[in-house]
Amino acid sequence: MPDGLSLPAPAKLNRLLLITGQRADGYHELQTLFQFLDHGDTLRLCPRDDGLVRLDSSLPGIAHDDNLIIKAARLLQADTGSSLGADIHLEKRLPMGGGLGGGSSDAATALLGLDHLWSLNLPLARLAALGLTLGADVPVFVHGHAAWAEGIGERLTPVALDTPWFVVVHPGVEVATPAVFKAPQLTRDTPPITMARALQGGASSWRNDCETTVRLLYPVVADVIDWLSRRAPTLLTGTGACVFARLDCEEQADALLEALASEAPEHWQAFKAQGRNRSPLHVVLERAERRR
Ligand SMILES: C[C@](O)(CO)[C@H](O)COP(=O)(O)OP(=O)(O)OC[C@H]1O[C@@H](n2ccc(N)nc2=O)[C@H](O)[C@@H]1O
Ligand SMILES: Nc1ncnc2c1ncn2[C@@H]1O[C@H](COP(=O)(O)OP(=O)(O)OP(=O)(O)O)[C@@H](O)[C@H]1O
Repeated sequence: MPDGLSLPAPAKLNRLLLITGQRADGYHELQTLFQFLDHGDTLRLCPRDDGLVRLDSSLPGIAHDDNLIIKAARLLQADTGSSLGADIHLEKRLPMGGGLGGGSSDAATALLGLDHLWSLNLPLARLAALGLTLGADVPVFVHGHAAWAEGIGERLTPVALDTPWFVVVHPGVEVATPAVFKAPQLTRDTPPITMARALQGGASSWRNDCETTVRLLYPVVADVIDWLSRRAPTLLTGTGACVFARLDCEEQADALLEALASEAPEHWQAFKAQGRNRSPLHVVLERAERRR
């Protein structure tokens, strides 16, 4: 058996999110710009030769077998017929229901990490297709490039975005993604834009179509948006609950964190991180491949 592996499961931000339609199966058609952060969860994966897959860390309200990490591992076993298993440890840093894609990122890290440890060498496109059955956000984490995404988030074109510092604030509530997408007031008819226009920046590129609905359903998220907007360009990520502010340098991010610590309500949690166009997961995995 090869040794175990510690791998990052980074957060993502939606640096733009337009809802352009709804499919017959209820899923919404989006246009979004995904970028990774150098901040996230960590998974420790140790292969087993008896086929058992076990996660020794539990998450509040999620049964062991419902954890996306376990689902990803079993999906990979079923798809490849692999008789190997794994002991998995999760260090959870990303808030659940935070719009940072933590669950999707954990699932992608499990898929890529086990593909490596079980020597399966599946193409990324295959792993992304498996991941898509677990969540709309899994494919971007599998491919590992910042991306312009269409469809339900699975049609990806790699892009290079600027990599500023961000301060991400979580208002202490969990947003239920399905509740936002089910809300009658959600607008679903934004005219699609071209990728070139999205990348040009400007007002039309600093927008999240979920914001009006999330403000109504979760007023505490609105408080965070309003507080941060007075200090820096600010946007909701995904369906929330996290909100991010864009800063020009790390010192400005530190100053904003200090202002948050002294002036903001105590239940708001904040961290700083830098944007990444290459997923930290892929950087670490490439190093592990080279050592083989
Ligand atoms: C809004 C985003 O965060 C943008 O990155 C994602 O598209 C959400 O992705 P996710 O959390 O992986 O979502 P999933 O677990 O696939 O879906 C949760 C629920 O949200 C709704 N949903 C999700 C994605 C989408 N494009 N349209 C939807 O209508 C569906 O009701 C679905 O049952
Ligand atoms: N390992 C996991 N980590 C987090 N959530 C998990 C995990 N496994 C299952 N879940 C479930 O998946 C849901 C979505 O988790 P996730 O952290 O991806 O939400 P999110 O940050 O709101 O994502 P998005 O940006 O896709 O809306 C959670 O609310 C939880 O019920």
